[in-house]
Amino acid sequence: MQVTVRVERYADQGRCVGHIDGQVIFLRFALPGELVEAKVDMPIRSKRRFLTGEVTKVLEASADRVEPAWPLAGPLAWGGGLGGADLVHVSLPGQLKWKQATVEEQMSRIGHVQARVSVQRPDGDDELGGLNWRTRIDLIANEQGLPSMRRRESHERIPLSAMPLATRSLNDIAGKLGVWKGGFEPGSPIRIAVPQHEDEERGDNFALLIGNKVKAGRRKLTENIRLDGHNFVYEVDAAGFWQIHRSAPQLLAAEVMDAVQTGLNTVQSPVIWDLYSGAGLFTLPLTELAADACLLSIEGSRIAVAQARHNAKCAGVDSQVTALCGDVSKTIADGLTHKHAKPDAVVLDPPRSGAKAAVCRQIANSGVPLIVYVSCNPASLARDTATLVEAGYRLTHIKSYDIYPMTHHVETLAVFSK
Ligand SMILES: C[S@@+](CC[C@H](N)C(=O)[O-])C[C@H]1O[C@@H](n2cnc3c(N)ncnc32)[C@H](O)[C@@H]1O
Repeated sequence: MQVTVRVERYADQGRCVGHIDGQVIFLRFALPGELVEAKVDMPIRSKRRFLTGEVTKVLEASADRVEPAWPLAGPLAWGGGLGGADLVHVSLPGQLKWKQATVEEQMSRIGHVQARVSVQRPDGDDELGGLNWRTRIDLIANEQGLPSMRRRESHERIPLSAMPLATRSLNDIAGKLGVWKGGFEPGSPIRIAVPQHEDEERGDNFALLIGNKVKAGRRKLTENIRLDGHNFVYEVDAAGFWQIHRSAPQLLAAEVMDAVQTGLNTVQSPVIWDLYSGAGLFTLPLTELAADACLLSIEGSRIAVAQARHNAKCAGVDSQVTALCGDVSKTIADGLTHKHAKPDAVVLDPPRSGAKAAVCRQIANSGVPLIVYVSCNPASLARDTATLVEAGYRLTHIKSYDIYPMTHHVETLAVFSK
């Protein structure tokens, strides 16, 4: 069904909202204020309270609308339909506006806090037009064995000859390895991971994984960040978690350090929890806060914890770090040693689902005066904010980072104190 809609405002998941005949419709590839024609999706359930659909024609365009820089990721009606860039129709300033509005709205509606949120874009992204930022990509081999992405609402897998969101180094390496020429087993998952290295010989510091097997490069990758003239080096599993944007590890680590340093002020011998700590991105720099700073990290992935321990040892700070492997809530509930039980600061960087009420209450019950929450999902951050505020904390600082350009995703750092 084809409809004409006046678009009203930003909604979630990269969509905007409008009404047809009094019924709500969530639209992909729309912008507030526009008049658009849209194709309504076939309802999956007959009694849905709302409709969804996708723009097919723009009758009155927003000033924030641009031609998609990656047409394959644009609307289906214009030959697009690939995922991964649902804001490809929005100008770069318009993307910042979108993200600011959605973070502020979620914090107000779900978190019950009114906050003005600025969104920072990493250096270089404006010049690159919001492309070339991913250091990791995941594709799938199509029927012809070519690296591809699935087209929305179909089983069609569209072959790629480059990945516009991936860094130039990643695209170069993929080209040199002949990835775009294919030859893969149909249906195989293809992951390419290429650490951001500006001034070093790369050698084999990259990975091409087919399924879970290394086809080229190596499984243990070396990542590094520089903070205040100090170089922090990390061994990271090619299939494991690492911040995807080429600048995100350094940017987020610097912001976390700044927030903890400012919040701790003159605390001597600080005890710090780093929850959902991965391979120790924040753990290593946090040890620099004081020669006797005591770090407790908790992470669920066994491989990431082994790497966090290895990374702490190579940095010569293993005596300051206790890296526990396990579910955060269960590990805290099982009891912590006396020296870790009363933290001066808690840093947490949970997955998209957030920390949830139980973990927020465990953090609050520790009596910690300072919480630095890094989140990739404003909705779960807002929900956890409500729990922390109920437990007596105040939101003292919030800032977002556009480390997922061309998508509705946004990273946010929120500081709470009591
Ligand atoms: C967003 S990542 C952050 C990792 C790290 N802070 C970084 O920036 O590299 C979230 C991490 O939480 C871990 N994780 C997810 N659920 C968990 C849980 N319930 N308990 C412990 N760790 C968990 C994941 O394995 C992942 O490494």
